[in-house]
Amino acid sequence: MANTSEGIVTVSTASNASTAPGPGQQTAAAAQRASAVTDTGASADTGASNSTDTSTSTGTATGAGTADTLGIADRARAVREGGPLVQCITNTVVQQFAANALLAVGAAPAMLDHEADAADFAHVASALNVNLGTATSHQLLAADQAIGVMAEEDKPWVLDPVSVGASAYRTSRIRALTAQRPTAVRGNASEIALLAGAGAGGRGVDSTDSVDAVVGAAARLARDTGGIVAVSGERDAIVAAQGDRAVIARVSGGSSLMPLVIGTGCSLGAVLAAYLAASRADEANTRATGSDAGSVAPEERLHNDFTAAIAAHAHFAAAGHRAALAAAGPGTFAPAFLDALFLLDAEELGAVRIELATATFEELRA
Ligand SMILES: Nc1ncnc2c1ncn2[C@@H]1O[C@H](COP(=O)(O)OP(=O)(O)OP(=O)(O)O)[C@@H](O)[C@H]1O
Ligand SMILES: Cc1ncsc1CCO
Repeated sequence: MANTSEGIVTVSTASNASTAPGPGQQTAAAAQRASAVTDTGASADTGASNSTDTSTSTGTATGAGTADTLGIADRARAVREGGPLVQCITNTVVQQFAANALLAVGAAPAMLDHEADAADFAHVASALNVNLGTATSHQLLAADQAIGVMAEEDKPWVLDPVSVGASAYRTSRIRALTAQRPTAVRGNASEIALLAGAGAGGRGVDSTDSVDAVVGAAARLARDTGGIVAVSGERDAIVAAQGDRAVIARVSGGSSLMPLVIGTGCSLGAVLAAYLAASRADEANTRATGSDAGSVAPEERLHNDFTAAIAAHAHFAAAGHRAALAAAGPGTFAPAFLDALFLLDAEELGAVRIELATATFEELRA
């Protein structure tokens, strides 16, 4: 695999987002939640600049990837102001933690996962998160129906391929869902590698691979699905494919306590769905107020989804860092992490280290 750390441009995520408009559905509760992302107006730091071409035809990282370009704090604020309703068909281990994580970032959870009402509810939800970690027959049917609605209504959905490879049945079901082109696939390194046909899988729900080792596999998976692929670990990788190139964002931060608390990854999938929903609301808002009333171009959509995915991962990285300062171990980390998701300010989001790079598929195979 090519060394994608070469030629990377480092940016801070700080934003001068002071008056970002909400997606037009603000409630009093949403306004209250919105106050949790305060406005520090931290300035952009373009960091270690170099000559790498970080501009892509998606517009990602144009102009050396300044914080203003990424607008991470704006996106956190948009989630709080819009309060997107996220339908989660997820495993029984993490349902409560994921619901609380959604509430902490300002979104609204609904863990409706029975085929009797999953499709009806999908019409109301802004986004869907599918995680078959402890899948029941009901969940499998519910997932098929809810995904169908998301596709019909052009709403985002996230697939978390928990422990893909652990059994033949699980693997074939997750592969079938992957073929339905999720807006984003989010998993740990072993899950993403196996799904891309490049690895043996992890140990149960845990990864045995490093993120660095699977960036090429993630890029190939992104090319296959046409969406975003996000790999979590010590330094997350968020990948999108565009023509013969992949654009790769690396997000650092978090805490080594995060993999010791079950559900940090699963709740990241739910929060990613919320960020994607807020991005779609922003697209709709822009189109409603602008002159361009047509549908969103695929390149623009990919760029928006990519940036939304970076923002969700930055939110987790900053919250993990903050929570670790207050935690004695995994037990105290879990509630501290929920508090941190809620309390983060724009300055803390701005301190998250994000690196952007592009590479050809040829380079990634080398
Ligand atoms: N060593 C680490 N240092 C910092 N952050 C980490 C580390 N390992 C994981 N994380 C963070 O923890 C979160 C979850 O990532 P992880 O790879 O553990 O997910 P996962 O295996 O799918 O989790 P789970 O199955 O428990 O839900 C991500 O935000 C990731 O950045
Ligand atoms: C521990 C566990 N077992 C099945 S799903 C799950 C949570 C994965 O995060």
